[in-house]
Amino acid sequence: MGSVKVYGPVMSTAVSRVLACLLEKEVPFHLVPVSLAKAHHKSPDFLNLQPFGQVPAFQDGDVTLFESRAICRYICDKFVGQGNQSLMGPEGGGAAGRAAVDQWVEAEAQSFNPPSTALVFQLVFAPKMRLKQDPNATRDAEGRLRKVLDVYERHLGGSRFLAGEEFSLADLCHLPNAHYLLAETDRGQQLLWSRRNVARWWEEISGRPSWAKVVEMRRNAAA
Ligand SMILES: N[C@@H](CCC(=O)N[C@@H](CS)C(=O)NCC(=O)O)C(=O)O
Repeated sequence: MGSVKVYGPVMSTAVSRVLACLLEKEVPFHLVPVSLAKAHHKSPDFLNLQPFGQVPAFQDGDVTLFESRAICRYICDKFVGQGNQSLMGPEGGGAAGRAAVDQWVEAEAQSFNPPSTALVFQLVFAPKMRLKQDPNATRDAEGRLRKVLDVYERHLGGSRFLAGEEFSLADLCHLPNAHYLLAETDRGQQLLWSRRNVARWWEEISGRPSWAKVVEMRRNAAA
């Protein structure tokens, strides 16, 4: 059986979410380069894999998938017996354990991701792409993210991780955007470090070897 394939650049937040999950699950993978600069993600061949023309796309034998969080859930289900076995909830946690993880994966996708993506775009990618930054969009995204992080701060005051006492897919899904905010922006640092419980949570989840490996892959790709 060949290793699974992930299509897209490691610098993409959605691609690195999938890579972190594969590393947690100890699933060997092959990263297939897709140049966004050359619009390879809009080519007919790529659209057969990802009909919206975005990265990542994913293949495991006959199975082709898109949407990073759905891909992560598939990886957890397919490779259930290996690597980290509590990504989809603690052992014996049943439907409630899985729902707690799903609830915070959804919170990431619906509440954390939109403002943090907008902020990362304005503060990190716009300057790299020599695009004009939009102060109104930055202010709006920051305001929305602040409100979301206030909810996280309260929740994490009574819970080690988002879905309970174990690191799960819910925490993992936050790593890519939070990493960009912290590693590359002063504003992101202020937003995260000023909240004691969020800061404690971030220190713990970003220290995982799986994420360190993704960061190393990004460094090598940028070199
Ligand atoms: N919801 C999608 C989002 C994918 C996405 O936004 N990918 C970005 C890179 S992080 C992309 O392909 N951007 C190029 C484009 O939209 O043309 C997922 O999680 O997989």
